[in-house]
Amino acid sequence: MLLILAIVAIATAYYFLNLNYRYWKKRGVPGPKPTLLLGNLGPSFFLKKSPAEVYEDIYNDYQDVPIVGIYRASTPALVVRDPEVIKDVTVKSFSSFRDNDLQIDKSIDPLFGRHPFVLRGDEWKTTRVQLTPGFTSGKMKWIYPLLEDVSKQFVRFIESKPKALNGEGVEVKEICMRFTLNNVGSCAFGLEARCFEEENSEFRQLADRFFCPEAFQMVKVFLVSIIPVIPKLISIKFTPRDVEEKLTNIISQTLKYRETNNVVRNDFLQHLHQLKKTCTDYEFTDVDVAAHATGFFGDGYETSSIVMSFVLYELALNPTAQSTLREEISKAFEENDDQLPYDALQGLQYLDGVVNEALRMHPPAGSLQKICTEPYTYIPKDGDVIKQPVTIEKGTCIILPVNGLHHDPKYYEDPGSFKPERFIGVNKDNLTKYSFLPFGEGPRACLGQRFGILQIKIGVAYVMKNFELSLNKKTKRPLTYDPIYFMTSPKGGLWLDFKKIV
Ligand code: HEM
Repeated sequence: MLLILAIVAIATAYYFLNLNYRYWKKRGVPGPKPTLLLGNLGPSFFLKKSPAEVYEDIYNDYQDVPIVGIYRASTPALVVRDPEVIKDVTVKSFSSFRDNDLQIDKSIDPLFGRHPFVLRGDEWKTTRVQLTPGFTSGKMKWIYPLLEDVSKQFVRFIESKPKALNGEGVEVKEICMRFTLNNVGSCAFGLEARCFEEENSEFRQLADRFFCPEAFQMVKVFLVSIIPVIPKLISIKFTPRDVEEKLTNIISQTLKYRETNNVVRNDFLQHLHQLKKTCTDYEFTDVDVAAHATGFFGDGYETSSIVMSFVLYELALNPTAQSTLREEISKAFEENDDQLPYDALQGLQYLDGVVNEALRMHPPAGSLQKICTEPYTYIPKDGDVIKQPVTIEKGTCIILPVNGLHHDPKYYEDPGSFKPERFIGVNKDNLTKYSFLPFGEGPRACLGQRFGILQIKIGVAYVMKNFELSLNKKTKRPLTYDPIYFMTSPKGGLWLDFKKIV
């Protein structure tokens, strides 16, 4: 009798656990078969692949299917493959998909909880409007000489590293991170971050505790991405308490110094300070200033150093592209008395192609997760594999499979080859819109894109002018990626050799 009861209990539990897995079938949306409890993210649960890699596999397995129904653990989510539908999600029907999936409670994490990426609804809108003037092209021109200065120091730093020049190799993400941290220190805070001079400067230590693939908070973000019910059960604190205290201290000391010494700089911190005085929407407190300055700190160095390291890696692998780029850059320096003014840098088309192509091949965010904020109905086109309208319910997670789109031969011929020409002139005009999403799209796209691109371009320009790059054998190829970190992080790093051009 007991045995029968146990069998009935197991069968009933199995039935109810599987019930949710009929969600997409009932709506006529194709998708891969889920595994009990894990859904379609089994490879991520077993740390074999990052969720972005799993979404890329699903993208590849469902050619010509515009939307694919999947499950993250037992929660339904939708992978949007068709660029036309992506346009709807990010722009045309933005009000239906206004928020990002990641949610952080401000009362638990006062700094990251105020980051525009995690803010929702009107709070997001107000903050976005407040921060946008900190990233105008006028501001970029103002900070440009600071970036030039750090780039010259970067060249001297590489020259002073014997391992870079003697064949032992250096890990480029590490040195690019020192470069971007110094830029952030200088451009946002008016401080010398001293990441070239000191092995373990304060900024460097903060970075190690903050956005680091091994850091504990990354494991939490990973768990939330594969088991979406977690935030309903426990609150997530992203910023470690010591980082929170140190950054808040740096910021308040800098502002105090500026006030006592009447220092006015046209930088991001000044913009935040001004907001504190002028904001009428709500009381813009010191915590708001610290939160957005911390946001600039984190956003400013990590993604840009990832992209810059991949740019240098691809140039090392592609000597022809490297010489074409060096020629373009050297010419610009020659025409400007051995300097590279802002307008000259902006005019470098091949450099623009190189950066975009590296962003295409190795986007730091291999997928983007949105949340449906108002019901939206997908209407199938003629000949669609989906035969009936599908209403996406409020609360459903929408996945934009950035890696899948960027590597799809339908949009990028020979996608595994590094071809900067794709992003130059008429070729660029002919690219399929909404198939290139390194910064997202629409009103919620990256706010710091201008700053990110600018610091990458000037850094790469100075490296190209001064060094020839080649791959060091310590780079493990083919590249494989850290499955836990939510950004693209190659295992073992990217190791290059530098040869000084005399
Ligand atoms: C090359 C470097 C960078 C890349 C590839 C990048 C990429 C992204 C992506 C993919 C998003 C999400 C977009 C979406 O949700 O649709 C994002 C959001 C954001 N990024 Fe960046 N980013 C970079 C540099 C920066 C920098 C330098 C800053 C600021 C200093 C910054 C600030 C932000 C902010 C504030 C958001 C949230 C925007 C919002 O939700 O309204 N990013 N970025």
